[in-house]
Amino acid sequence: MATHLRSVGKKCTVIGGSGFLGQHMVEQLLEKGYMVNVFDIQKRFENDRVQFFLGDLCDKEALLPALQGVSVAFHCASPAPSSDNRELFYKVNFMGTKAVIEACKEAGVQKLVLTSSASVVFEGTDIKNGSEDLPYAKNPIDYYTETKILQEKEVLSANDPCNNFFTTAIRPHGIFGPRDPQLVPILIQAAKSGKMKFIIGDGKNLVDFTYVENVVHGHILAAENLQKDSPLCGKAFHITNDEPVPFWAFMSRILTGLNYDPPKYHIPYWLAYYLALFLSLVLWLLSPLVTIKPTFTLMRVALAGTFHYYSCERAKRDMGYKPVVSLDEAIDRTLQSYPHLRQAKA
Ligand SMILES: NC(=O)C1=CN([C@@H]2O[C@H](COP(=O)(O)OP(=O)(O)OC[C@H]3O[C@@H](n4cnc5c(N)ncnc54)[C@H](O)[C@@H]3O)[C@@H](O)[C@H]2O)C=CC1
Ligand SMILES: CC(C)CCC[C@@H](C)[C@H]1CC[C@H]2C3=C(CC[C@]12C)[C@@]1(C)CCC(=O)C[C@@H]1CC3
Repeated sequence: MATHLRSVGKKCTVIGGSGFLGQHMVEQLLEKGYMVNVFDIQKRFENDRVQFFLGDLCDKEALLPALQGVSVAFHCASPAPSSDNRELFYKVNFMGTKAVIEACKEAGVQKLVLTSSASVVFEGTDIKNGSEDLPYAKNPIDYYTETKILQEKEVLSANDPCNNFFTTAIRPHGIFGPRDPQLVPILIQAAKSGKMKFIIGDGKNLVDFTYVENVVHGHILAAENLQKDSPLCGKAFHITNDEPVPFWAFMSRILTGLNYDPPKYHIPYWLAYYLALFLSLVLWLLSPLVTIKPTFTLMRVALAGTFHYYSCERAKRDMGYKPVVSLDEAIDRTLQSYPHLRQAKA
């Protein structure tokens, strides 16, 4: 049966629905005939077909009204990785996710789909075609990753078929597309300030960048296939474009597509890593006096200088996933969506 026919009359809530991924989720869910509630601490768009609930997800009582009569909750809220605030990550990603689970159970929501991250297994060393069976990172590089691990464990272990409550986690990697506040804007900001001169490593490291519509497609398939005795229950799934690409070729394509010069000099990965480590120590020492956000964080350097691409065979097998937008098309659409970041030609 066509996906949109199966979903008619279904009501869902997108927690974090005002965010980059959340807004794309809302658009595709509406297109597929879902009734959509959004729960978020901020309202960032207007849509008459959406019911908004403003609140902090750490507050179970605030969540409950947004979950009444809902069969699926998508949890894609998180503080931005760049906020680097340990307490906030712990409070929202871990304690807040516990509140989401409790609220779902109390409101009678049957399915909870978490947006996790493939970075839960990443420790700064190469991962090639990694499967979901890789162990969680023992030494996560940053607090964001540390709390995404705690969050994913919490959601997967809450799967409880006896009480008609089913959970699953989607692990996307490097989401990009129109309205993304991170990847393209941070890259262009770095280029504008003359920081994009160097390729970290030999430039051959393959990485997954995943178009936002493919990530949404994976979430909706997960919700529709999550049911009693399905292989999705209590399990995590990589969702990628299934077209790993050299990190620096991808960055160069975005830069040149917006009329910026691509980086051309090379710096060894180990040197960039230790420079970023040294910088993070200096900034930590200075933190009581001044807050500075570095462009080259340890995590970004690790992501830029290593292989990290993942197999999405499990999602193909268990939920019939296949990317719906190719990487070429995705890059073109993304470049067209940022006219304000395009540099005028000299
Ligand atoms: N952007 C990426 O490359 C990747 C993102 N992810 C995950 O995807 C999810 C969505 O990420 P993005 O859309 O990129 O982030 P985003 O920052 O655009 O959206 C997050 C949303 O969560 C909301 N939020 C934050 N704290 C909240 C709270 N206490 N209560 C209610 N709402 C709150 C924010 O207001 C925002 O609207 C996150 O869980 C993130 O960890 C995973 C892998 C890669
Ligand atoms: C300054 C340059 C070295 C890099 C500029 C681009 C980066 C801002 C992005 C390249 C890979 C991205 C990425 C994420 C954020 C933005 C990048 C670092 C995540 C950390 C977002 C949250 C996740 O769950 C994993 C992502 C991996 C890839």
